Amino acid sequence: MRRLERRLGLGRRLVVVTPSDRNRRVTRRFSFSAPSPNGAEPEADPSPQIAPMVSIREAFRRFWPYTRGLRGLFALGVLLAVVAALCEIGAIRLFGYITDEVLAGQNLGAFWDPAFAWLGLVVVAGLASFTGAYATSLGGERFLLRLRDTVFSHMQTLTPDFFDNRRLGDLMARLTDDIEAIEELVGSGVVRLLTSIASVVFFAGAALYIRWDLALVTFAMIPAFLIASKAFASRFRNAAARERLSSGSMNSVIEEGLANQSLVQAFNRQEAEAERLHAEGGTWLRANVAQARLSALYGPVVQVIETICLLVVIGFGAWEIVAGRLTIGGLLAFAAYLAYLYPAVRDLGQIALTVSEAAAGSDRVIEILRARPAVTDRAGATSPASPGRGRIEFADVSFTYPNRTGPTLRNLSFVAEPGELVACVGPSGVGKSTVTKLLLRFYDPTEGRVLLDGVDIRDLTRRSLRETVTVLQQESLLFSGTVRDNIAYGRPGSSMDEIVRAAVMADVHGFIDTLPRKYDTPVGQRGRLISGGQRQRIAIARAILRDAPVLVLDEPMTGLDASTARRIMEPLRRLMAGRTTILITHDVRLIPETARTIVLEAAHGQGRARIRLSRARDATPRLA
Ligand SMILES: Nc1ncnc2c1ncn2[C@@H]1O[C@H](COP(=O)(O)OP(=O)(O)OP(=O)(O)O)[C@@H](O)[C@H]1O
Repeated sequence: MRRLERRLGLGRRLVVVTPSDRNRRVTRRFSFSAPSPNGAEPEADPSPQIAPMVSIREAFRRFWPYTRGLRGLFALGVLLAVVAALCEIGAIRLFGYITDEVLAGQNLGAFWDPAFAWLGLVVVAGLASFTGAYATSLGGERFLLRLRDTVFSHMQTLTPDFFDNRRLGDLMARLTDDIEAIEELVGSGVVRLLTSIASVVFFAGAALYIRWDLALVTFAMIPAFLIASKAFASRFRNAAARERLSSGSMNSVIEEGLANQSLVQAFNRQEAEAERLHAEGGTWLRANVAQARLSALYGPVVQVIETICLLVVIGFGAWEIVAGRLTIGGLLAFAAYLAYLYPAVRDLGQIALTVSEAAAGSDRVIEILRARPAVTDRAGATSPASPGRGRIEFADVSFTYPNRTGPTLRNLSFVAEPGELVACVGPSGVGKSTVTKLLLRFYDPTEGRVLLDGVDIRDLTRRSLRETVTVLQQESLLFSGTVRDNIAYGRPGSSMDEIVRAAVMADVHGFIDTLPRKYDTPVGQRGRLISGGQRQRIAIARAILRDAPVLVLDEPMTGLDASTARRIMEPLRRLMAGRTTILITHDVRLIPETARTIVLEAAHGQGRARIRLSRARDATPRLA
């Protein structure tokens, strides 16, 4: 809304510069999602919905505790804003004095003292204003940092189903713009509210002091401001909620389009992507224009009320001057107080609109904070002191995804003994990767149990469970740091020797040696600056360094040509040695002879996508 205010010239006269005056910063990060081939919304994407509304009081109660430790800064902001307002009052008083005594009285000798005093007051007001704005900004920024950290940390605890059902761009909008909007509610918003109230009280008091009867006439108009802002506030909240939603959708399209540029260009979908953005941009435009219309209307309505007040004051004041009951200096000083009083009153009304916008943002952040992970640690869940031997057992496991009607896995039973290699094969979509998700406890089985070293994994903490299992995914995911950072991700705090040893075992050290900055060479976003095979070998080095007793290889050769795949086999064998390994693949040629194979079968019986899983059975081992 500030953006709109600036565009529409609806400036406000606050003594304190709030952090909301800065440009909103939106961080764009990479995506793991791909645009749908037909340019429409990807099928898996749920249609975005406006977050459930919470009352402003509840939003405030929820976020106010985050200001702990920062309230001193906000209080200082208010205090100094009040000091600045008092200096303004003193300066206006001196202005009235100079008008009557120096200008009307034609007495130059009376000029210097009030002139220096005026200058002094302006300097003090400037210092107070600067320090107050700085304190408020500092408090606001720290609040933002704290809240963003909290929301992001909470998101890290949520299970993949939360992210599967949301769009990355929208989540990023919540972590950036929406959190800033909340800051305007409980941080700088409170400072602004208190400052405006103090300004109203002081300037109204000063006006009363000069002419109480004239002041009362002007105060009679104040409720008109408040009624106008109340009438606008609820409409503004709805418009703001729509704007937040469409801003999230637009972010998603930009983020997906840019993150998948090579796919977009390879499929000649540039125009389709541009149209998709245009369509989302159009929705955003309409939501923004609705907000702008309300803001634009609010300005003139308030202007009319203000003008009526001023005309009443000038008319009444002129009459009083003619009658000799008021001096020109007195009238000018009175009008000057009004020039400060009305913007402060207007600002109180404007705060109602800002709060409405902030409330729309807080709805969306509260929705995230209320989300609970699909699986949590049981009370009394244990963390074994040392990693076990890695015996995995699926005991009569059935599983249905929360948003699906039919089961994906049915009565799956198999055992992987410590150090054993078990290959899990089956057609696409049969549920092979789902086995991994259950093993990592991203989901709990609908029926049956998954056991690690004889213990139901629900009795282990998720942290200890996941420390026991390393997953090497279809597409090796790297972060945008250096080669060293990406390998050390497997075990933070590893020494350089350990990193190099892992790289040697993963057969990637030779390649790293050819890089311009060796282990300190950046790999680019998602490792795009290096090849698929190199990425995969770095991921293997990462897994070697992690040294967990259980290893899951989920289609480790996908997307690699035959020679690259062959090159990876040896490091993979080294990685698998001595670890319980579940090798998920649909390519039976990759399965080593020593492996025991379980075959997942899909049965398309009655109904759509009814998948039946056969009991694990040994299949003929094939050569790698
Ligand atoms: N998060 C999810 N929510 C709902 N259904 C899902 C989810 N993830 C996977 N599925 C469905 O569960 C089924 C099994 O998926 P899974 O990814 O385990 O198959 P897969 O055998 O590994 O397939 P592929 O070999 O193609 O990778 C599929 O029908 C898939 O559409």
